[in-house]
Order: sequence, then structure tokens, then C-alpha cells
Amino acid sequence: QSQNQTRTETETSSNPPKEFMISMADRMELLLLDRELISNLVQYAEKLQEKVDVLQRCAKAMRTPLQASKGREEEYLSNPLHSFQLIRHMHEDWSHLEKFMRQPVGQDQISFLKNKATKFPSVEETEDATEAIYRIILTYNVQPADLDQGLIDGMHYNSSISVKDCFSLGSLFFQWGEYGKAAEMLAYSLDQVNPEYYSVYDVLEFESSEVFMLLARCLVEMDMEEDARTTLMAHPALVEHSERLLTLYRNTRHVPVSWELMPFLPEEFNQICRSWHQNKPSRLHCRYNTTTTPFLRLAPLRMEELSLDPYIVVYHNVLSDAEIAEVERVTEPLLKRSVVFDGKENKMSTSKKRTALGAWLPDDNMDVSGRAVIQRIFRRIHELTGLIINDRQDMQLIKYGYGGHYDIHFDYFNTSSPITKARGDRMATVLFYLNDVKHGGSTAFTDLQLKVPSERGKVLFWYNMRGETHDLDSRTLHGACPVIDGTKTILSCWIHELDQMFIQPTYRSGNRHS
Ligand SMILES: O=C(O)CCC(=O)C(=O)O
Ligand SMILES: [Fe+2]
Repeated sequence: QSQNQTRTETETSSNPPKEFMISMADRMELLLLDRELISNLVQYAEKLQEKVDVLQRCAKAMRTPLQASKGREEEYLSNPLHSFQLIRHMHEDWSHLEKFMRQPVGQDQISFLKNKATKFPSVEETEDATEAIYRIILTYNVQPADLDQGLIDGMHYNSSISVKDCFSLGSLFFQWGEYGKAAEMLAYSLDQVNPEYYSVYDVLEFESSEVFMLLARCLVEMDMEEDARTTLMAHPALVEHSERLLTLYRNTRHVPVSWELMPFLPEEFNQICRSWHQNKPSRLHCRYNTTTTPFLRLAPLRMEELSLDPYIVVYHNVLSDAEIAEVERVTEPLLKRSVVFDGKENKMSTSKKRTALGAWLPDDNMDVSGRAVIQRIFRRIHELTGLIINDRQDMQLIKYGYGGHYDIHFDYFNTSSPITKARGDRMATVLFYLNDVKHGGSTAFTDLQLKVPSERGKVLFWYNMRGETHDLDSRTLHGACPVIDGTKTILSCWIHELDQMFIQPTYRSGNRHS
């Protein structure tokens, strides 16, 4: 389980990369570019076709006068007119034709394509996009055949998937050591091969033998050597190498990438994310909270208790549309990918634990109106929870795109650090959902079998510690399910225990650093 990312991490500030998963506008740009390039390709083909047409006409024009010569060449050449024609034609025409044949065609279209290459997604961006689909497939248990029909978690998306898409997903599953899923995906990729497109595969440098080899390798990893042999034997180019390849795969077993570089999506968590998971019916109720603070007597908020132990409640309609819009406006320029130190590569890299953009609030560069809305939200948190909100409160806006998720984690640190020494650990969490997510993106509490969908204006509040003892409560293990459709924006605010020292009768440090 990962620990929450903290304010102390360094963050990259260079050229902001495109956010294809999060930003519809960035994806739209790609789609429009793709359309432009397809018309460019059609234009290029037309230019080539014009030349082909002219060449065919030339061949026909040159062939016609010779037609009469077939089988009676001597007679033909005894005609002085024919002889003259032949000599003149051979002297002049072929050199002109050579000039024409050499003339480049469609150079403008080739340059156009080349110049647009700077706008193509990078290797990293493409990996991110593939990993996003990997998370959706794994969490929502999407079968390859479902993917082809665009069926995800019980919803129909009007889409399908190509051979190359399947192969690239299969390769990622393989890299991450999910050999069974990889094999399913690769086998499905082979089913999708369309003989009509053989020449297209050639141009796109797609070798079906690569799919067969990777599939065989997965089967070896799963100790299914006989099936691996059959797979290799099924490809004409691999038949004679099959034994050598099998020995190679047997002797060089695959090492999946290190677990730190992979998302952690255990089955217990995934099951809660899926649409058929229903929270256990509780006998807890929904009521208006008018008691926590005097403010609530004037403006009661609809409150729903989700769990009494640990204490988890939901409030509805806490933030107004104007407040949400204001928070989003002031945060937009601050959003960055969170990065963590990757010990293996010895560099900062984007975290696979949480695939989203984040911004710490409030920020020094924020305008007056931005600061005001953040302060108003802090006050609202106090009114809801009755807890003391420090003026150095940590609050983070998190924005997830498709496939965006947060690995299961505890919000407390359970380590000794300057923050925990000064303010204690994170005793409670307040989570504001700023939008409705069309599909996916719920918050899931694994141990409690509890799912909380992202719904605009809703606030989730829970204690990470037991009330009496301040023992860290491991039942609060939770994460964010991958978003399937749309984006998800939340505000996370963590309330520290030592900030409460004047309102709590006694303080105990609980079961720390266990
Ligand atoms: O996005 C979510 O639903 C969960 C966020 C979360 O766990 C956190 O910010 O600590
Ligand atoms: Fe959390």
C-alpha cells in the first residue's frame, strides 16, 4: 500500500506535457490532426494516381504503332515510314520519359506529414494511455471480446479494437507479469487479423510472427509448453525455429517490471469498483445534521451515515456551483503530475500509484478571490466536522482522466517526520467531489466493502484513527477506482490530530510506527 504523497515532493516544472487522458481538448487536437493527415494521405495517393494514369497512357501511345509489327517484324521494318518513326521515337521520347519518371510526386504531402510529427504523442504519453486502458481492463474485468464490442463494466461504448491495439495491450500485460491476461489479449489479436489488410500491416511494420512469439512466451511462463509449441508451429516462418525458441524462453524466464512501477489493483478492491457491487444495506440513516456546529443549526446539511465504526459520513450539496467553478478556475494553472523518487532508475518519475494531476491549495500565487474561496471551504470543513482547521492546512485538488486511479492506501503516514512531529498524523479526511463521473471513479474502501460514487457537491468525511485511543485504523484502507468515462475532480483535505489538542480532552499517541 502506498503512502499519501506529500507537499515535500519535488515536482517537475518544465514544459507542461499534453494531458491526453485528462483533457478532452488535447485529445480533440489529436483527432483533428488525424483527420487532416488522412486527407493529406488521400491527396498523396491522388497525386500518385495521376502519375500512374499518365504513365499508362504513355505506354499505350507507344505500344500502338508497334502493334502491326507483331510476328512480321522484317516486313514492318521494310516500310521506311516505320523505320523513321522508330528512330525518331527512340532518339527523343525515352529520355523525356525518364525525366518524367524521375520527377518526385507528392513531395508537399510528404513534407506536410513530416512537419506534423512534432505533434504526435511521445513514447511516454502512449505508454500512459496504454496503462490507463490496462487499469480499466483489470479493474472492471473486461474480456478481449468485450473490448471489441466496446462493452465495459456493463455499459456499451460504440467502439472496437484493432490487431495492433490488442498487441500493444498484450505486450503491456506481459511486461507486468499478467501472463494469462496477456495470452488472452494476444490470442484475440490473432483472431482480428484481416487478410484484406496484409499490405497495410506490412506498411505499419506489424509482423504477425511477433504476436505468435509473444503468445508462446506467455504460455511458457504459465508452464504450458505444449501449447507454446503448437503456437509456434502454427506460423510458417516460425516452424523451423520453434524448438530453439522454446529452449530460449524456457532458459530466460521473464522478469516483470518492479512492483513500484506498477499500479496495485488487488481483486478485493476491483470487485468493489465494478458496477454490480452493491454496498451492504445498512440500517444507518439519512438525516439533517444540525448539531456539529452552530452554523448547522442555521443551515442544516443532509447527512448520510455510511459506517459508524470507523465513522464515515457523507454530506450532500455542500459547495455551490459558483464555489466549485471558482476552485477549478484558480487551480487549473497549478495542476501538475505528482512525481515520486524511483530508486531503481535513480530519478524522479511520475507515480504509478496515483495517475492524476494534483495541486496543493492554497497556493502563494493565487489571486485574492482564489484565497477567499479556499478559506471559505476550510471554514465549511470546520462547520461540518467540528474539527480545528489549521491555517497551514494541507488540501489538494486531484483531477483524474480516463483510467485515472489511486492505489489503495492509508491517509495517515505512520512515520516520524517534521509534519507528523509538529501536527500529528492525519486523523481525519474530508473529500469533496466536484463533479459527477459518468462511469467509474468511485472511492472504494476495501475492508469495509464500501463504494462511494463521485457525485457533484458531495462530501465524504471519515476518521483515520479510533476515537478513544487514537490507534491508526487500518480498516480505512481505500483507493480511487479507475475512471472509465469523463474526468473526476476532488478536493482532499487531511485534518491533523495535534491541531485538535485544545478541543480534545486528552491526547494519546496510539499505535504508531508499528
Ligand atoms: O479520489 C478518491 O476517491 C480518493 C482520494 C484519496 O484517497 C486521497 O486523496 O487521499
Ligand atoms: Fe486517501
